[in-house]
Amino acid sequence: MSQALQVAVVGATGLIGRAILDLLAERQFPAKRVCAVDGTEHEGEVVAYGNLELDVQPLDEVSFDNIDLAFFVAGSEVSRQLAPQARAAGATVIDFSSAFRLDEQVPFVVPRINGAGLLAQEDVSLVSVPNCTVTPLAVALNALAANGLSRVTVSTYQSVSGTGQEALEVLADQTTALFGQREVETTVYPKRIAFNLLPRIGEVQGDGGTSEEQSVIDEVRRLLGQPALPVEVTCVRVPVFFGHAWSVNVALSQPLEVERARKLLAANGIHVVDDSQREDGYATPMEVAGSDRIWVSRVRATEAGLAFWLTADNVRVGAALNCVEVAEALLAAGKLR
Ligand SMILES: NC(=O)C1=CN([C@@H]2O[C@H](COP(=O)(O)OP(=O)(O)OC[C@H]3O[C@@H](n4cnc5c(N)ncnc54)[C@H](OP(=O)(O)O)[C@@H]3O)[C@@H](O)[C@H]2O)C=CC1
Ligand SMILES: N[C@@H](CC(=O)OP(=O)(O)O)C(=O)O
Repeated sequence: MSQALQVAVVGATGLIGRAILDLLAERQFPAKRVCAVDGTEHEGEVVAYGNLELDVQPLDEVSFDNIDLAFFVAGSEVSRQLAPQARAAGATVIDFSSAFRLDEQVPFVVPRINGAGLLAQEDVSLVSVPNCTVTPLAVALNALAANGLSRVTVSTYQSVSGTGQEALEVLADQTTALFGQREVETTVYPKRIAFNLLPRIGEVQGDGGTSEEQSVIDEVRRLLGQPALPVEVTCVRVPVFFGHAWSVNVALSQPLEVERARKLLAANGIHVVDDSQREDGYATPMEVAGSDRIWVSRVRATEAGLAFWLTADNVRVGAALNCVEVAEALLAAGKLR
């Protein structure tokens, strides 16, 4: 196993970049050097890496020549422009953006769903990971897939951290403005998010769906290897800082008892809350923020299959943890130089 790697995090001052740095330090990823890279406007800033502070290096001055592993978490424009360059310089790239998710030439990975497939691939120099709205949902669906998924119907409740750092400030500012009876500015989102719900995430497409909804459809199908799976989804932005939630209905071709479903979910590393008789017997985004688990509550039988409530920390479980788990899987298989 190669040790003491040189690692770069591109987009290091963002929410996901910071969470990746936290996880690398917490999980003692064997890095001999970690470069925090971001846009020029972040020059002079520092970011935490365990007990250390890293100076942010400007993107346009960074060479990937000595980098073994680069996490790209600065959006698809940066990934499209620089991931090929990093790869050509010899770095393995783990990309958290929409740039390569539907590219059949690029492995698209959640280790606990299709990690074995990743390790069987010859070229793992670029690995794409799913949208944070997809990973926890797909892990839960995969746990039930042996019973034949025939339709998935989902409504999402997505926290503002899914939009990035700036949206956290917008929700905080709007909330304090409302309490202070001051005028509320609407930036980042087209309507007020504080004490409101916005039933549109991403750009609207020709069929009336949004780019975020299409990502869920396309990426769930690709991860589960079911390209024709009917997936219906409505994505809603909610005034919560951290933690996404999903209301999920699955139609199954073979019946599955609730108790067995709970066991299958738990066997896939999901924390199943099983206190349906208690008034507070369910998990909420507030409780799961900061947790590295996916939480399922309210599992119940429906005419067609099952319904349940899912929630997870979008920044850690939905995004950063999956990136780091891909790196750990590559490292353990000797696929990082
Ligand atoms: N947070 C989440 O749960 C999810 C995030 N994503 C996506 O992942 C990416 C990172 O998310 P997140 O960390 O939350 O976002 P943030 O907005 O918190 O951070 C993004 C970072 O990338 C930098 N950046 C963006 N565009 C450029 C550019 N063209 N050149 C140089 N630097 C750039 C930003 O710099 P600056 O501050 O100067 O803009 C910022 O430092 C985003 O594309 C986001 O859409 C996807 C799914 C979920
Ligand atoms: N899923 C993110 C949106 C996003 O940034 O998606 P993508 O990685 O496809 O750009 C959210 O919660 O808002």
